[in-house]
This record gives sequence, structure tokens and C-alpha cells, in this order.
Amino acid sequence: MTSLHAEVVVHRTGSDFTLDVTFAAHPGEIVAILGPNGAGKSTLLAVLAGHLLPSYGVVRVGERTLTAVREDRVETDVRPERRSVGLLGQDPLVFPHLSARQNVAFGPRAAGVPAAEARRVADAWLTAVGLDGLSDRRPDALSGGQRQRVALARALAAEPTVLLLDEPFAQLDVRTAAELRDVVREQVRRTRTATVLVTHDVLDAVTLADRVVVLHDGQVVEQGRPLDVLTDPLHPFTAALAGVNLVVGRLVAQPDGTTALAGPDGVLVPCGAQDAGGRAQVTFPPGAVVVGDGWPARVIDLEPGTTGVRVRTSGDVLVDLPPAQAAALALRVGAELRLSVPSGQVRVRPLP
Ligand SMILES: Nc1ncnc2c1ncn2[C@@H]1O[C@H](COP(=O)(O)OP(=O)(O)OP(=O)(O)O)[C@@H](O)[C@H]1O
Repeated sequence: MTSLHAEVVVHRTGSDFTLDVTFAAHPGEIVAILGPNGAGKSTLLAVLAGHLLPSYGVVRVGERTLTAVREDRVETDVRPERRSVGLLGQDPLVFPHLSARQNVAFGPRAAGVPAAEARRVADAWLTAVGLDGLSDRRPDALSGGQRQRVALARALAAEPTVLLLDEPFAQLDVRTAAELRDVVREQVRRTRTATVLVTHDVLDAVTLADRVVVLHDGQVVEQGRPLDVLTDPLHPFTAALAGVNLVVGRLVAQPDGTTALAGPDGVLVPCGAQDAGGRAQVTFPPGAVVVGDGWPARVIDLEPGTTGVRVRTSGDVLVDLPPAQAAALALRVGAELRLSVPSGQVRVRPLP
């Protein structure tokens, strides 16, 4: 029941990438690290797991320092296998020649637990992850989802103080992924393990994470509760992930005395009583956009939406329309529309 605290800078030689991150995960907390390709997610996990030495920084678990590099001097660098950090990746890391039980018993055995007791512990873990009765099977006689359960049981049976999950559900079908998310949530809560989950999948963030940390170009660009971050995203990556429109522009006075945000390609979004003159960003849901009056826009592409048709328009504004309305408008790529958003649906954030 210990917290993870990391404050690391990594300069990647051979590329001009720098990771500069401070973050923590508390006992029983699942922190999701989100970010586009190349944001630095794997680099961060590698540092936490002890596979990569940062250029500068500290990784601590409770009172124990796992990594400390200060002024180019390596003060502490605990070997990966001595960190008490468990790792579960996309590919289940299981020994092919050992049974499920032997795989899970491996950690306890390595820690000196007598064989009979380790077998008992392994069976209990296999039951906990839903593999009751399959203890004697070898990995090649298990499905991908079952192997991933064995890998999870194996990671947790070693009683790590920190669990690192690197896209652990990416290769599983939707149903198995959902089941395994439940297993992970339950076990992490029960064991109070501080957990870091690297993912591309917004579903992971929504269903599992207590907190999300969004990385972009090696920096934390926003963090908070999934609900808050996804409803009111600060960064274009998060907005895209949440399926919310985010437009950056200038605040301009309107003839009726209100203020609007003038974005790219003529996008004009009402901002109520803001002062004109500065820059701001606005967010609004695609379903809030009204077709009729408003700024002129062109249809860039059309795709199926969750409840109808999703239209991408010039200015990078997404519009969700019910099927009947899309049909009535005879929408096609290149069509000209006029769009508006009711001011009550817009969140405005002044920018410096
Ligand atoms: N061994 C390496 N040497 C030099 N640069 C590297 C090395 N590994 C990664 N990088 C660079 O570091 C940056 C961050 O990469 P990283 O793999 O951490 O990103 P990521 O967020 O995990 O991306 P993805 O979602 O694609 O896995 C990238 O610019 C990448 O090119």
C-alpha cells in the first residue's frame, strides 16, 4: 500500500525528444497515461520499470528510492527485478513450457515461498482472475484472453507495489477486454496496488482510470478525473479522443454587443459576454452544432456516427446529425452548409 512518485527528465540521444514529467499514483489508484504516438508513454514506463535510466530525476515507491540521477551522477538505480514493479503488456509474458499454475507460482517461489504454499497461492490467483480449473493447462492450450489473465495473475501474485499496464487489452476482442478490465479493477482495488496504465483507448480511461494524464511531446498537457478531462478538454489530442470540437481563435465583438470566437476557415462560435480582443479556445460537442444559419462550411468527409452521421467540415469542426436530417440535406463531400452552435453549449477558455 505504497504510492509511486516520479519526477523524470529523459533526453533521447539520436532524436531531439525530451520527456519531462512529474506524476504520482496512489495506493489502489489507476492512472491512465494517454497521448498520441511518440508522446513519450513507453519512455516513461521504461524509466519506471528500470529499463531506461533518465537523464535526470527520481522514481520513488513510498520511502524507497528506485532511481535517482542528479547532475549526471547515478545515485540509485535498482535493477528491474528488484523494484517490486509488475509489468503487463500487450503480449502476455508467460513461460510457454510451464502450466498456468507454475507460471503464477513463479513470483512467490522466487521470493522464497515453499512450493506447496506457492501452488496454493497460484491457484487462488487463478481463481481470482476467472481461471478456476485451468491451472494445469499450458499457455498454448489457452485462448489469448486466458493467457492474458494468467499474465495478470502472474504479475499480481508477485505482490508488486506498483503495477504497470502497457496497452494490456489492445489485442483482445471487445468482450474479453471488458471482462479483463473488470478483473484488473477488482484486483487493483483489493490489493491497493498503485497502477499506471498506458493506453490509446478512451474506453480504458473511461472504465478504469481514476485519473488521466495526457502526454504530448514529452510534456503533461493536462490531467484530472476522466469525466472532467473528457468533458472539458484542454488539448486538441484530448478533444479528438473525447469526440469534442476544440477551436482556437480570436475573440471578436459582434454587432449585437456579444462576443464570438473567430476560428480558422470562417468558424464563428458565440462566447457570450467575454471581452473581445484576446485569444481563446472553445469546446463544444458535435451534436450541438446546428445546420441552417451561421458560418459557411464545406463537407470534408462523412462517416457513420454513434447515433447517425458524423460530418467533418472545413475548420475541422465535427457535426453529428440524425440519419433523417442527413438524408434530408442530401449531404455529400464538397457540399456547402451554414453552421452555428448555441452559446449555452460552448465552453470558453481564454488563452494567454
Ligand atoms: N531508443 C530510442 N532512441 C532514440 N529515440 C527514441 C528511442 N525510443 C523512442 N525514441 C523517441 O522518443 C520519443 C517518444 O517515444 P515513445 O516510444 O516513448 O512514445 P509513445 O508515446 O510510447 O508512442 P507510441 O504510442 O507510438 O508507442 C519518440 O520521438 C521516439 O522517436
